Amino acid sequence: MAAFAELGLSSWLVEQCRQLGLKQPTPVQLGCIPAILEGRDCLGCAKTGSGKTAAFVLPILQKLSEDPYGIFCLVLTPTRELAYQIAEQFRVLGKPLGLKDCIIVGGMDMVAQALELSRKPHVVIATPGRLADHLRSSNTFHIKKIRFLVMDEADRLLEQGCTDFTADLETILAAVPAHRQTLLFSATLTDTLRELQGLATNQPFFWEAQAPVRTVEQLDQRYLLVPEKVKDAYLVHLVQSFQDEHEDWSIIIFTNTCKTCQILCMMLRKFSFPAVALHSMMKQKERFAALAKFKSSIYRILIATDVASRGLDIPTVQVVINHNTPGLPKIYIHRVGRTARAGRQGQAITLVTQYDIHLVHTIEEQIKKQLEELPVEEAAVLQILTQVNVVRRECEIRLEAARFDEKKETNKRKQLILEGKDPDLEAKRRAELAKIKQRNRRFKEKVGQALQRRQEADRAGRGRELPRTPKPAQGQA
Ligand SMILES: Nc1ncnc2c1ncn2[C@@H]1O[C@H](COP(=O)(O)OP(=O)(O)OP(=O)(O)O)[C@@H](O)[C@H]1O
Repeated sequence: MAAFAELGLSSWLVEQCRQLGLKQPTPVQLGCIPAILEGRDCLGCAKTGSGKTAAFVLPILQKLSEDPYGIFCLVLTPTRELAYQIAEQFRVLGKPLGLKDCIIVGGMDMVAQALELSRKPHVVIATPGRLADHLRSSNTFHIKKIRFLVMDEADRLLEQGCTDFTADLETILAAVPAHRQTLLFSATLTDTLRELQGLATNQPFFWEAQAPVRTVEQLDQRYLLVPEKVKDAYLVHLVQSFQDEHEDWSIIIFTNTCKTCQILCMMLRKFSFPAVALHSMMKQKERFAALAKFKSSIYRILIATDVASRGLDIPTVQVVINHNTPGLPKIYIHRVGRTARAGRQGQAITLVTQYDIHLVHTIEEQIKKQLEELPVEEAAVLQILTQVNVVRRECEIRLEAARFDEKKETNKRKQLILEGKDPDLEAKRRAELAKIKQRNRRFKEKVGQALQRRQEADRAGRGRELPRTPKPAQGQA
């Protein structure tokens, strides 16, 4: 396989790679670096943990070293934690250049950020919301001369999920020059390819990893069929077993809401597990502190919402547990991609209730691999069942007393006012929308179930199948 030097990178960058322990380029680096150095736009789609960050950082640093000025490059990313991680890669690889970077994310002091921006850093790494705020409110800096626009996790930036970046991206795209190089990367780029192609029009080079399966080979993917009511007992049992069997371990548990995330964290701590939470209801400083303590193994368990599902690179993570089955295959792909990175082994365990079986089938179809059932000692789960349920209820009561829901509501209202919207009108609109969504969901579920029944009939006799109804734990009604 080719070495970094053969990709057209200068010797000082090759030396930086060597010092970092990057001996040979990964396939996505091999594919994209020469095209970026040639001046082409690039769309890079490769599996999680395959080195996409260095695939854009290295050629940008090379170009920067040839013509250094600020602001040379703008990197957009969907989460604040990811912005810091990308900045670190720029800093480490760009050390000999005396690189000046600047991180512009929400939840941090805006005045200090404005000052940093006015000092013309070479590279700005930003989340779209906060950068757009600066562009709207400040005339002390501009991005109209940037050479590179990078969108990491580009499909997430463009999709209209629970955080919709559309308006902020419009502001940003109106402020960058038409003549620039645009680099778009993600492990699930193909889902929004058409929208992305509109952004990268300068002889775009599309690189996609060719592989029969969309998840990493070294990842052992399991599911555990559990009745909803006993899910937490299974979770505690899984964590306990892992702790008993390993000396050096760390686990990420993904949940679907901030509240569940907080409750599970409190509950696991009650059982004396070294757990810490990460979700968007936490203050930014608490978020950074939680992640730092998890990275340095002070805490072994990170319980997180999808704010941590994309991009985070924590090599020590051996297991990812999905406390809820992700509703979309791409969320599954990114979540489980927090382990088994850069050639390491890892395991992903998805807790599946009777209501989620169709979701697992959709995930399996998309990733082109069947999950295997994880054998569990059910008697051991039964032994802790009552205790876990009591502790969980205690945690729920404590959280209610801390007025968690109210705080969430207040935060939402503040955000809407900042966006110039009327919170009451928005609430009405959202309630209407929720009703429509619920109707649609029910309809989709029915169709999904009908499809599932047909597929099961088709597949009959073709190997293992997820049972249609869960095995109830012994002694459960
Ligand atoms: N050429 C290389 N050789 C060995 N390790 C590498 C190489 N390039 C990058 N890495 C390491 O691989 C890990 C994963 O890289 P990175 O975070 O860029 O993955 P990614 O493809 O962006 O993943 P995700 O899709 O989850 O964001 C990092 O720890 C990085 O240092």
